Amino acid sequence: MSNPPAADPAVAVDGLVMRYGEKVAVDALSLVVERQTITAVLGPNGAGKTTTLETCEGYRAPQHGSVRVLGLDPVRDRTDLLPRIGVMLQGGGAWSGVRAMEMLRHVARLHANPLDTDQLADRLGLGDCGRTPYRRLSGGQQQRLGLAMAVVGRPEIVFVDEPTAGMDPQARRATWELLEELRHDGVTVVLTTHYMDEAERLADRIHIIDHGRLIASGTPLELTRGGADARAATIRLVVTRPFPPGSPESLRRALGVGAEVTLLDELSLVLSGPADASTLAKVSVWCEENDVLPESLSLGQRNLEDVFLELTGRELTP
Ligand SMILES: Nc1ncnc2c1ncn2[C@@H]1O[C@H](COP(=O)(O)OP(=O)(O)OP(=O)(O)O)[C@@H](O)[C@H]1O
Repeated sequence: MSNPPAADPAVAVDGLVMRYGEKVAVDALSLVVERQTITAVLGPNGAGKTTTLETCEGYRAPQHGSVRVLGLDPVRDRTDLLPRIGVMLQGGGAWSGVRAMEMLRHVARLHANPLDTDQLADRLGLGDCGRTPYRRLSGGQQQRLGLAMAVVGRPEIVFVDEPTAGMDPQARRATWELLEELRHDGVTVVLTTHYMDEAERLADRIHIIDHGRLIASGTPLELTRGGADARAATIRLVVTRPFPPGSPESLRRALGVGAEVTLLDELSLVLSGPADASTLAKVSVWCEENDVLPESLSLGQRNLEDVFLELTGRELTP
């Protein structure tokens, strides 16, 4: 007896190219989002995250390549797909004069089997502002209402663009908990963010994009543990006077095989590779030989910011 065919992935983007005039916003991007995961698309401002999401949501047709969501074409099969997806837009998506709870109840009525709107509003701390017109809500409240509108119809997949931008820490935590609960209930969550802590805390899988291209994919652990070297960590060196010319190269030579040195600015650099006492000792000796006075020399667990820096030579959050 043959096995049943595997279900289509939640999202399959294949060779997607999107341009605005001359500007290439998405550059031959391919990625897959497995069902019932939280998947983060991480990248700096302008990386092409929103454009990619809008294409998955059917707001834009692919100019080249293809996009499938739950096995369907988001533009051609829009009518079939719409009841099965939830979308939280960066701009909110509510009318400016409508009261918060009216808006949420209106969206709930569009769905066959919506969540309880009062419970959902309470979960997201919207209970106190239910009668407030949308335009008078704070940025964080608008975000939370947008999230409630995206999930109230019990979608199979929810796209959330920068879900916690502008939220206070308590609202951020409530949002994270709601997204984790959705995944627990079998919903696929695709979120964009440029907060690494959000991606590291929430995501089962992370796709890092830069200039419209996929530059790395993996679980948070796969990305941060540095491939095969489980000891990989990051050493930061901050100095009191600008580094002498050629410092990154000379330090790399001093440290030997496997070390990466990236100059952040004239007073700081990061090293990645084996992080142990011997490396720290070599850095100290190099400082002495090159008349460099350290202000701080620290060793920390490699995080997604370090991964991005190594891949691009730039900081994710400048
Ligand atoms: N409507 C538009 N017209 C022209 N250029 C656009 C338009 N929308 C986006 N762009 C450009 O396309 C590139 C990708 O933008 P996009 O919004 O997809 O990136 P992003 O990763 O979501 O950024 P952010 O984190 O700032 O939201 C950027 O250079 C942006 O300036």
